[in-house]
Amino acid sequence: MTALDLPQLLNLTDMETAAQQIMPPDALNYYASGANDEHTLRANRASFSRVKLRPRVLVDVSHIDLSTEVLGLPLSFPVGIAPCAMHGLVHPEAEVATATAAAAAGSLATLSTMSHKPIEDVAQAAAGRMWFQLYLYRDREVSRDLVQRAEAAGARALVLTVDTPFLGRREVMLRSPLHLPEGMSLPNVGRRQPGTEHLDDLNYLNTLFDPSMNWRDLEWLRSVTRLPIVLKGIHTAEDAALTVESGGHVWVSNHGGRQLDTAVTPLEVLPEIVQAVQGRAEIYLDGGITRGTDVLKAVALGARAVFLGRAPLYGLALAGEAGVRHTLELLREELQLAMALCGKVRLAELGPDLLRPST
Ligand SMILES: Cc1cc2nc3c(=O)[nH]c(=O)nc-3n(C[C@H](O)[C@H](O)[C@H](O)COP(=O)(O)O)c2cc1C
Ligand SMILES: CC(C)CC(=O)C(=O)O
Repeated sequence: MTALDLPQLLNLTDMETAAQQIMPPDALNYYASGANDEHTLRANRASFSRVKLRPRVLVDVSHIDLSTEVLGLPLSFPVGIAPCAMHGLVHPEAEVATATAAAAAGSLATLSTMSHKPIEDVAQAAAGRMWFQLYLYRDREVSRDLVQRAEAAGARALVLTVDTPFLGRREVMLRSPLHLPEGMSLPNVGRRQPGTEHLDDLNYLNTLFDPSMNWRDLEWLRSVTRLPIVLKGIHTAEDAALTVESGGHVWVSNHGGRQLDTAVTPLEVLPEIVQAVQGRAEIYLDGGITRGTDVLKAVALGARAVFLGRAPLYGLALAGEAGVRHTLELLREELQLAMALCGKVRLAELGPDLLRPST
């Protein structure tokens, strides 16, 4: 598909369907899958449609302002790109294309530790609009080096993923293991340790993560960086409170349904998390966002911004940077219209009174 064909794709589901028709089977299995029975994967999306909107009328909506800030960085609308591993499975420009698109849209790209492109190349493309996601390795020296490279390259925050002491059980991947094509190594992983040749690539990565990671490791992280720290994978008020006490920001996520199946969905726990945080930290959310109204609902419940996981990957698969741009622009247009139809002109006007919870 070329950039010229993109306007035929009217929404993120059209993009997902079109991308899935052209993606290599390995990439499709890896990107689309969730853990176990994929209940949480489906529930993430369903949680948005269960919440109904209460629009107000007779408001002058001829000018709508979608702008916001995350950790002091201005965004043209409250949507960023979540960290996803291995963009190179679907496009040779990989994370560089994604970051270029995010920067052009006035958005923000979070670079995964498991990227195909080096941190410095992506940071340059992101032009200051990049956060770096960290998987804490057993080998702290490697982690320290990654953190310091990200900081030196201009990352604006560190996103520590806290829901992955071990990879979730993605049965699609067990049936059809991922073997990265020759020459498609992950620059932040380094050379394979001897004795691990029998493991497929995901299971090998699993051996690098430190399952002993706990709240005390945040002190270590703080000692090696001056960047703000965001904890990604918070599901409860209890952990949100601990995050704030440790000086971090809160990213509500169940990893796109890829970790603990039947875990709560981000949208349903957002109110308890907002109450626990009490304005002391920023709150973000990801999981299942495909519509402008989804963004609106998350912001109305207290998220400062939301992040997209799979959707930009499908855009990338279809048309590289232009495809990711199209994903972001579709969502921006939908959000703009949804604001107008709700009688809201600024994000600050969105609040829980806009919503009617499911009965
Ligand atoms: C293919 C794929 C790779 C992912 N890789 C990472 C990763 O490297 N680090 C991380 O913290 N989260 C990772 N995630 C989780 C996303 O950051 C995000 O939480 C999730 O995809 C959001 O849900 P959505 O796909 O429904 O938007 C990955 C998700 C997918 C689909
Ligand atoms: C390589 C993996 C650890 C990346 C990930 O977080 C995922 O596949 O969900």
